[in-house]
Amino acid sequence: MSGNTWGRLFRVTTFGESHGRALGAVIDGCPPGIPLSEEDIQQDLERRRPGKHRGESPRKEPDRVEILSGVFEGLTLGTPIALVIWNKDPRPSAYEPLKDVFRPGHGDWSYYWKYGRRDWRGGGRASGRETVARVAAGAVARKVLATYGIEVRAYTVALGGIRAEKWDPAEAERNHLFCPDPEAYERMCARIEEARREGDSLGGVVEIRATGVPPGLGEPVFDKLDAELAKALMGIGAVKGVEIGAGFAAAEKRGSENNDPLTPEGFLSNNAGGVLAGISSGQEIICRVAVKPIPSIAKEQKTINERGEPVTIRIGGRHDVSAIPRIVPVCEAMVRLVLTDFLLRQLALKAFRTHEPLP
Ligand SMILES: Cc1cc2nc3c(=O)[nH]c(=O)nc-3n(C[C@H](O)[C@H](O)[C@H](O)COP(=O)(O)O)c2cc1C
Ligand SMILES: C=C(O[C@@H]1CC(C(=O)O)=C[C@@H](OP(=O)(O)O)[C@H]1O)C(=O)O
Repeated sequence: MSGNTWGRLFRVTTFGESHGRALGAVIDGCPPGIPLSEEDIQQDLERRRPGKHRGESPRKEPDRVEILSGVFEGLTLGTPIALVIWNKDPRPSAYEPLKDVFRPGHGDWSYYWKYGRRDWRGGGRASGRETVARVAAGAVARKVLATYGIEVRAYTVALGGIRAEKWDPAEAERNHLFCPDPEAYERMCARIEEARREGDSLGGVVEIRATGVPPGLGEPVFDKLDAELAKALMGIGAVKGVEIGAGFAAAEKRGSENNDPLTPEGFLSNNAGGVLAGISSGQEIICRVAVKPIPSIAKEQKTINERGEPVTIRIGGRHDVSAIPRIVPVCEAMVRLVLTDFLLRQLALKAFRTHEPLP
C-alpha cells in the first residue's frame, strides 16, 4: 500500500501534485443510485478554493471538477468514480530559488529523505492543494450520508489566540462566516490581516460536528471510530492534534463529571463526543483539530540546502496566512469519508444479521 488510499468499503485514492497537470480522486465502493452531479461537488470545492479572500493564497484556481466515470443519467453506477481537477494557475518558477533549499516546517526535508528526490514545485504532494481531491471525494460521501440523514459541519473555533464564545452555525451560514461567533469572526479577520502585514502566519482550532449518526458505527478494536477519525484528521497537512469530545479536558475531570449519564430521554451530556468504546453512541460526534501556522512565511528564517550549507531565506510567493478557513471543508470531507465507510460496513453487518434475501 502506497499510502494514497483511504477506507475499506468506501475506498478513496487521490493523485496529483500542486504544480503538476491535475489532481483528482478515484472512489471505489460508492453504492449505486445516489444522485451526483459536478455541481454537487463544486459547492464544496468552492469553499476550499484559494484566492477568494485577503489572507488566502492569491493563486487563481477555478477548481472545476470533471466526473470521468461512475455516474450515468445523474445517478452513481456503483462502479469507480473518477474525478479530476485540472491545475490552471501553477507557477513553478516561483520555487526555482528554493529548488535545493529545505523550507522549515514544510515537507521538503522529510520527502527528500524518504524518496531521495522531491517535486520542489510548491511542495508537490505535500502541498495543501492535495486536499482539493479529498474535498471532491468528501462531496460524494456527503451525498451517501444524506440518504441516511447524516450531516457534518465544521467551523473555526479559535484563530491566532482568539476564541469563539458562541456556536451559532445558522448565523455563520447566513453570513458565510468560517467562525460560528460573528464578533470573534471580525477579530479573527483583523488578526489574519495583522499577521499578513508582519510576514508571519497563524494557527487555529476547527471543530467538526456530525449529526444524525446512528448508534453502532465503528469497530471494537483497531478500527475504532475515534481512532479512524483521528487518523483521517491528522492526515491533513498542518493538523497537529485531534480531540474527540472533552478530549484533553477529560484528563482533568473526575469520573463523576466526565461520564455522560443515561436517562430514558437520552444522554444528559456528551463528554464522549458521540463515541463509546470505538463505536458511535447515537449522540452528536464532536471532534476538534489543532492547526499549526503556515510554514512558508515572509519573515527571515535559517535553514540549510541539499549540500548542508547554511542559508537564510525569506519565502515569497502565493501562500496562505493561515490554513484556516480553507481547511474547514477539508476537515468536513475527512469526517464524511470515515462515516461513510463505517455506515457501509454496518449496513453489510445488519443485512447479514437480519438475513435479507439476495435477489
Ligand atoms: C488548506 C491548506 C492550505 C495550506 N496552505 C499552505 C500555504 O499556502 N503555504 C504553506 O507553506 N503551507 C500551507 N499549508 C500547510 C502545508 O501543506 C503543511 O504544513 C505541509 O504539508 C507540512 O505538513 P505538516 O504541517 O502536517 O507537517 C496548507 C495546508 C492546508 C491543509
Ligand atoms: C494552491 C493551493 O494551496 C497552496 C498550498 C501550499 C502548500 O504549500 O501547502 C502553497 C501554496 O501554493 P503554491 O504551491 O502555488 O505556492 C498554496 O496556494 C490550494 O489549496 O489549492
